[in-house]
Amino acid sequence: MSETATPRRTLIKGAKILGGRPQDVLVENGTIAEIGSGLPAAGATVIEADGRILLPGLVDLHTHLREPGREDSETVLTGTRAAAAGGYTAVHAMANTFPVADTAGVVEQVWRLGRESGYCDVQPIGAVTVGLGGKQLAELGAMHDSAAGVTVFSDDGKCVDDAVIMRRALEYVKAFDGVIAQHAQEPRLTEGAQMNEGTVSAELGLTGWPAVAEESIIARDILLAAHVGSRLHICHLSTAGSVELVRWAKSKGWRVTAEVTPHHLLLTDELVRSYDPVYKVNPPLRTETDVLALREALADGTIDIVATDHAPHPHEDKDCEWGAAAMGMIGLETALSVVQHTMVDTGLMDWAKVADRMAYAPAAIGRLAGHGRPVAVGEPANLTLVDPAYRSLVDPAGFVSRSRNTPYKGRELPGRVTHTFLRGRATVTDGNLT
Ligand SMILES: NC(=O)N[C@@H](CC(=O)O)C(=O)O
Repeated sequence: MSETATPRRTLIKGAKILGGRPQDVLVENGTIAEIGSGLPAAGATVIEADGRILLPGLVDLHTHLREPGREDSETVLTGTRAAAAGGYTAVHAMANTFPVADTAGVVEQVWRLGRESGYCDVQPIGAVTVGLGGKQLAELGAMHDSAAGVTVFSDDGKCVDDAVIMRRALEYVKAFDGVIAQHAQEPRLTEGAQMNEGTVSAELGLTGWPAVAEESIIARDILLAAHVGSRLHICHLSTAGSVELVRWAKSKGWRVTAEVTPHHLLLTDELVRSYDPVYKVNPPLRTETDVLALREALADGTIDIVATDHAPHPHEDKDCEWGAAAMGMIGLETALSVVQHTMVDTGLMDWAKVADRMAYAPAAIGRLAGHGRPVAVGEPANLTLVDPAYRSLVDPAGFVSRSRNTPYKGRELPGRVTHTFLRGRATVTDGNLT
């Protein structure tokens, strides 16, 4: 991205900022220079928005980029391209790589690869414990002080199940306003678990994953965070009971935030009847009651953000029998469409709330500078232009992620990201990566 002597100008004409009335937005040298009507197009690349929705560039707090170690499923480059295609300008990269991102060296490597990709900013997440082993705290301070400036720590994929380790981690990051993002899964209650514990698991004879395995850890960690006065973020909430616990923590004024994935806003465990491992995910797909509670909680702010938990896997790890398949589904390229479908088209949220749950709030939780900023003069031009009227059947062949494990194949979803701008530079134009 070289700066040139002549100013780089883009004029986005007639865009509905956060769904408001159509306006022109002039972007100059990476910054929003002017907002108004009838702005002059001289010397600018003009984009006719035709009433499409202009949002702040989306920010994901939970992406698995797989590099280093599992470049067969995703790399920082392919993952950031998928992110840009989905309207994201920044992603937080989870630590469950090989080697694990538990040292300053590894997080700096991921951070550097992100800078080189040019499609999307990458903010590494550091592991809480060495090797995600749950026994010994990783070098949290060194990762924070490194060039990567890590503020979010998570053993995601594994739960920090030892209460003393969790307490120490919360205490440690408090010194630099960090946050522990917990993957809430009580290990003993989920040994061999294959899907949500309930009617469907009983009928199918698959080992169940009870809601209480998630909720018991959340309850414990809320109390620990309150005791320590530190910041706790709860990854991928999946049950109605988890929502109640977070609501209670917030009513107490405790520093607890939570995320929900697009797939937990739409899909239920009924899909497991197909035995298609594309629906195998951690935490598992739950029931209709849970889905409706999660939607309501996202709308009323009990759940702060949507996070993709984009979990790419190569086909040999997914196209096999249910029991042997890896858990996880990709999500970066479909997240906004699923949110439009489940939250906007249902009348539960407007586009301003989408901007909050998918850009402002995730950037705030991650303390990420330059992202999740209002669409306003003087702000960095990290922007996403969406056509909400577009309808299409999801076709994984068109995806830019290296993996294809989407649960939405063949499903009709609304909306399409037509343009993404990273500091004023188009990473996506007319729906195609640039
Ligand atoms: N969400 C998933 O189903 N999978 C995640 C890790 C995890 O949370 O198990 C992955 O890294 O594949």
